Amino acid sequence: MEEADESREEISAQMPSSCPNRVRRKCSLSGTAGLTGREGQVARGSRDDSSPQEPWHLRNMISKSRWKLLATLALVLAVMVWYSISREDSFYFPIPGKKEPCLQGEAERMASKLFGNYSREQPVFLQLKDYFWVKTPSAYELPYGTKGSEDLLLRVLAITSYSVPESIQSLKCRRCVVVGNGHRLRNSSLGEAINKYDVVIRLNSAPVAGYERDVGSKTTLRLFYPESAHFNPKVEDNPDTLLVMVAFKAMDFHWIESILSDKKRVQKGFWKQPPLIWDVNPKQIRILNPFFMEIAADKLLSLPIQQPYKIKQKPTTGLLAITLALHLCDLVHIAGFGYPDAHHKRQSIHYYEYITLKSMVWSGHNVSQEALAIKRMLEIGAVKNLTYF
Ligand SMILES: CC(=O)N[C@H]1[C@H]([C@H](O)[C@H](O)CO)O[C@](OP(=O)(O)OC[C@H]2O[C@@H](n3ccc(N)nc3=O)[C@H](O)[C@@H]2O)(C(=O)O)C[C@@H]1O
Ligand SMILES: CO[C@@H]1[C@H](O)[C@@H](O)[C@H](O[C@H]2[C@H](O)[C@@H](NC(C)=O)[C@H](OCc3ccccc3)O[C@@H]2CO)O[C@@H]1CO
Repeated sequence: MEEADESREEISAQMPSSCPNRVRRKCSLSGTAGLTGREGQVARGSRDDSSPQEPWHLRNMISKSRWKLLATLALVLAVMVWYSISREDSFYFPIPGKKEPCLQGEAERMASKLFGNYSREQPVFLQLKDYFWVKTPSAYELPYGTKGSEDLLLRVLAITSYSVPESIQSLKCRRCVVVGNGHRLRNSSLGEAINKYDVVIRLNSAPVAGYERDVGSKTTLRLFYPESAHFNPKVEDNPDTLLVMVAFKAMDFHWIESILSDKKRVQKGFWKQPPLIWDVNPKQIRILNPFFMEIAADKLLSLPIQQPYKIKQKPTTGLLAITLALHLCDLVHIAGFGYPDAHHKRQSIHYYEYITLKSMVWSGHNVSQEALAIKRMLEIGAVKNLTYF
């Protein structure tokens, strides 16, 4: 009885003073009808905050508009999801906890659309067995072929000559993600989603330690050249990460040979000092088939293979990695690709350090041309993008 009295008293205390005593009950119910417990309390306001400055109908309106705002936000989010799924060139939401559906041979079909008539028979990595008995020697010099560097290469392949490991080979459908080094990975929270792919391809000396939330921690393959090799690979890579060397010049073979067989290091001939001591297991090392560089340059960027200029145009390591992924995988997603436009020249290009586009002036990369190539891949659905482009 006491309780009933108390609650009546509470309701009556919430009622607007404009309600005549007789109709107070009706007046109160019409205001917060259907709301119970905490909801009702929030809508009606607690006894203490029913101040004359904030009448109950005003609070009611605020509460209603809050719901309207939430509903609008939910609608906007739904439209964004629908839009990103329907447009291939926009970014793509990975569903947390769920593996991407994978269609066997899908990337291959897409690759033939992009590259036209190209050979799927090419091995991913150079191996002594393919090289020693090679019938037609390479037509091009490095980085598009091995012409003129055969002796050096054979010495390297005598030390390290391994194929795609069984753990990748045996996958029925290979879901791959190529992680570019772009700034748009910062605060992306994509780490968990990235770790879920079967094959995670990273580039150069891009760190994971300290950036796990945004870029993940799994690295299946890391593409690098001597000048971009991380000085401490054990910190950034997993024990089974494959370190895939992309050779641009004969000196690159020289460097890996001297490291792996602990010969005298040669310091000249590099545009930046590569590591002199490099703590890796030779079984982790692979040499990328220069065929992929040729395909990326010719089919994606229409670059001439022979270039008489001092600064030679070449694909970025990221574009090369996407080309490789289309060959190796069944599903290819990308993240962290895209450079700042001309209006944002001071924006950092990397997720892990502050450097700008200015640092790339001597690089021989045409980032606008590459953006068009990536857009084309997104448009035809050959790759999907986890970050925006
Ligand atoms: C000064 C310089 O030479 N910078 C080059 C650096 C540098 O040698 C290494 O980082 C050293 O560890 O390497 C490059 O590339 P970099 O190591 O910067 O980045 C790897 C790949 O990510 C993609 N990327 C990067 C930044 C960005 N804002 N958008 C992107 O799309 C690109 O596809 C890029 O290839 C390289 O190897 O291609 C290209 C850069 O030109
Ligand atoms: C995938 O390319 C790698 C990187 O992204 C490029 O930036 C880098 O470019 C260097 C270029 O290879 C060097 N050229 C030679 C012949 O070594 C160049 O060297 C200085 C230079 C400058 C102007 C004219 C001639 C030579 O330095 C570039 C970096 O600033 O190549 C990487 C692969 O090695």
